[in-house]
Amino acid sequence: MSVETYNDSIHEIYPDIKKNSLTTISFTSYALGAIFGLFIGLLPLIRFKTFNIYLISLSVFHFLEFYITAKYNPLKVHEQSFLINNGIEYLLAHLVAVLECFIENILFPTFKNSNSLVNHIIIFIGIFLIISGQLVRSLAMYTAKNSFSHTVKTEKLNDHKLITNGIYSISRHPSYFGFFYWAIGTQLILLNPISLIIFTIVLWNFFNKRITFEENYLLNFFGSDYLKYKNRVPIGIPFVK
Ligand SMILES: C[S@@+](CC[C@H](N)C(=O)[O-])C[C@H]1O[C@@H](n2cnc3c(N)ncnc32)[C@H](O)[C@@H]1O
Repeated sequence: MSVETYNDSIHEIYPDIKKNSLTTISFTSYALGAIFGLFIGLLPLIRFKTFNIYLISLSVFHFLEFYITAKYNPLKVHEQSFLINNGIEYLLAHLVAVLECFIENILFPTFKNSNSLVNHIIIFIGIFLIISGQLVRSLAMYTAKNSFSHTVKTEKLNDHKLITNGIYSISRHPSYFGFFYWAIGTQLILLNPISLIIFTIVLWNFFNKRITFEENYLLNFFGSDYLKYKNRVPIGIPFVK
């Protein structure tokens, strides 16, 4: 393939390629891969192993945000698709979670490291929520393809179709549903009671407002088709209608 043909085809697949900093993308991928590898490698050496699992889950989550967008929604891929710059609240929430985990490990080492059945059950539920939340979120992005965007669209694009099949026939907002339970799972495995409450309240409020905002536009874009879909399919986040 000549350089010209290659350039033409790459611009067909990724028309916004020039808007993206390939250096940022490569460094971010490298950093996520390094965190993933390092904390898997350190697993046998660290007592509070679920801290490593938490960082591994975070690196997998942010890698998949970019990868699935690049693979199945290439028109919208951007260096921000890793979703690491997800607002100051998101960074603060994870910072508070890490601090809580460290402080409680120092102040209450027996509570954090006890081999009690209760701790095992909480961690098991947490791992279940992380894996299933991640699967649901990634499946939603894969199913919606071009109709998925990390920011809520306030104007209808030509390729924006109403998605009601697959995982969207079970939950009306599967990527939010997946993220909500994934985030709760991360705090369960860290055995972080304070952050668990903060994450649940903050995320519930965030998704409650966002879904109302998003659905106003979806009703505008798709009219009665969206109304019928809304009446038929629930969301799955408690008390969000
Ligand atoms: C971050 S995505 C989240 C999609 C969806 N709320 C979910 O949780 O899977 C936001 C974009 O998806 C679009 N969207 C949401 N539900 C949709 C559907 N059922 N069909 C097509 N587009 C949808 C919205 O218009 C918005 O621009």
